[in-house]
Amino acid sequence: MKLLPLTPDGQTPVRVLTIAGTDSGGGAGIQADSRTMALCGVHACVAVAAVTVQNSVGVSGFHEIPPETVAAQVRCVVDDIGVGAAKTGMLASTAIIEAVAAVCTEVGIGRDQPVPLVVDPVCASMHGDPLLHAEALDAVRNTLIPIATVVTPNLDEIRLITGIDVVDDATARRAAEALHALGAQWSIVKGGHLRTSASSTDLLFDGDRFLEFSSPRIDTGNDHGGGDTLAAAIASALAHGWSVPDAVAFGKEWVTKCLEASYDLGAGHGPVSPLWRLRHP
Ligand SMILES: Nc1ncnc2c1ncn2[C@@H]1O[C@H](COP(=O)(O)OP(=O)(O)O)[C@@H](O)[C@H]1O
Ligand SMILES: Cc1ncc(COP(=O)(O)OP(=O)(O)O)c(N)n1
Repeated sequence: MKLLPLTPDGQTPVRVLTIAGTDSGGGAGIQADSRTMALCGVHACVAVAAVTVQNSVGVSGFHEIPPETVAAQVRCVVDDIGVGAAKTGMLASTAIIEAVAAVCTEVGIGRDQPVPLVVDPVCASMHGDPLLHAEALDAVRNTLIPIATVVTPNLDEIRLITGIDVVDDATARRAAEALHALGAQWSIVKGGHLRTSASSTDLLFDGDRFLEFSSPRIDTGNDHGGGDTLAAAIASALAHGWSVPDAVAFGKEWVTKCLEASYDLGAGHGPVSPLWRLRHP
């Protein structure tokens, strides 16, 4: 696969900011984002929005960071370090979503702004444990998705956000259109949870063109953090100035390699792993 260019030793690499929740089990959230970004060769800056109590079998609770502290992390990183792209993950509440949207607009992050924003509208873990208060879905629809350069929901999140049950290509296209109508510049419908074919296809839509990104379906139960890994890889490529279709093609190939390298951890779902990159020549 075509990898992102590495910055020579001693020079400052491209920076990407993740605004998300932590995962104490290290499989998803900010841990997956930072690991992905580091192995993509970019410097990860982090704004913590929530701390989850999480392992391979589920999420037993979370603690929200005050919205003004989340916004202050974003502002101080952008003011001093500067970022080429940003990504949101678990934001937990309406108040945090509103604070993040406001500070992103203030500092020039988001669609039609200098710094592109990948929005992974995290609602729940793969175990079904909530990572977003139900009342915050309106803020996801009306405040967060409208500032997305790219939005990357999984099928469960699409059902919650749009009411559309994606079961085939026609419903996937309808969902991509609905997400675009909410204000995202590009929408992705991820096919990871559509287990009806031998391939896993993600659909990308910009209001005009549908583009498909397919990979063979990897037979693994260790897919924790897959959505974060895809979105973080896309953000890393966008920070290098790649177009959205090229960044999504990169992210799709990247997450496929990470699924192939996934490993057992704990009694539940192990993580997808970017550690294959360390063995790549
Ligand atoms: N078994 C699989 N084989 C190949 N690709 C997969 C598989 N499961 C998920 N993917 C890919 O991983 C990425 C994350 O998808 P998904 O699992 O739907 O997200 P999430 O982790 O948010 O639930 C997508 O690019 C999807 O196509
Ligand atoms: C803190 C935190 N953020 C996000 C997730 C969900 O991760 P994601 O990669 O979207 O999907 P799954 O691994 O749950 O399929 C999380 N669990 N924790």
